[in-house]
Amino acid sequence: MSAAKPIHTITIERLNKSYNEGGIGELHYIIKDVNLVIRGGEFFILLGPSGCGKSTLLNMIAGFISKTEGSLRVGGKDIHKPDRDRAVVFQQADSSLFPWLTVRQNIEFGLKMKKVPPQKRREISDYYTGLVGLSGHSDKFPKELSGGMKQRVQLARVLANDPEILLMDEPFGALDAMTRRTMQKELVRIWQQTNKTIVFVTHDIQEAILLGGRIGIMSPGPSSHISQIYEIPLSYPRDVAAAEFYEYYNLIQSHFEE
Ligand SMILES: Nc1ncnc2c1ncn2[C@@H]1O[C@H](COP(=O)(O)OP(=O)(O)OP(=O)(O)O)[C@@H](O)[C@H]1O
Repeated sequence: MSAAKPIHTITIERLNKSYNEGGIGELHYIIKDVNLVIRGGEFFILLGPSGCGKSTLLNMIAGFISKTEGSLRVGGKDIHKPDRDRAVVFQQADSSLFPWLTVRQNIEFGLKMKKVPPQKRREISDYYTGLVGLSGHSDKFPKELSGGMKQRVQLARVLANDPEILLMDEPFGALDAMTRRTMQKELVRIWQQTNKTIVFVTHDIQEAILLGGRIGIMSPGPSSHISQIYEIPLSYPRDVAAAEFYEYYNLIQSHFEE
């Protein structure tokens, strides 16, 4: 449904974010000297320990947080505010869904705002409801859904607006292990079908290797930067029990032990 859209590169050069705590004294750099190119259509993982600045970087790409120095561009255009083409999927679906609207109404919300005619809205929401595996649940309210189903609604709602880039901040972090595994598989399938660029934040090495085409490792903060990028050429769906998977796991794990 969105294959005809352009796919732009995200280019980050010498990017810094600092907070001047208390207004005096030394600047406190959260991230410093981040250089990164994320290709259009790729599944890119930002992996790093808790508190290193992954969400800060993702929110800067989203345009929610301003940069201090450096450059941050999508397809050559500077990012300085949020845009429809960069959608964010959060860990807590609850805080992003409207509880008084049904699944269908939630998914169609952005389309209604854009004044898409009702019949076209229905067509689009039916398509994405099916894509995320929620057919038959369109008339339910969020409170009638499990955590995994709510996360699927959030994903369908974001996809219905047809953004070019999906920015995902530990989207499966609050789910139980089994649901999480299912959602990881589904996300890979959806990514393969929609051709979106995905930037996915996690601190889970296994999740990173299951999903990512490339994994950017963020160094522990403060002054965090991308210390290494690993290419993961394994075909999808990936098997955590496979010897090659284990090799990548050990390689990345050892990186954190250094
Ligand atoms: N407005 C702010 N002012 C000062 N420091 C901040 C501000 N926002 C975030 N920080 C600090 O920036 C650092 C990075 O936070 P961030 O949430 O980006 O890390 P993270 O890697 O996403 O962590 P987690 O994996 O735990 O979610 C933290 O030390 C945090 O305290």
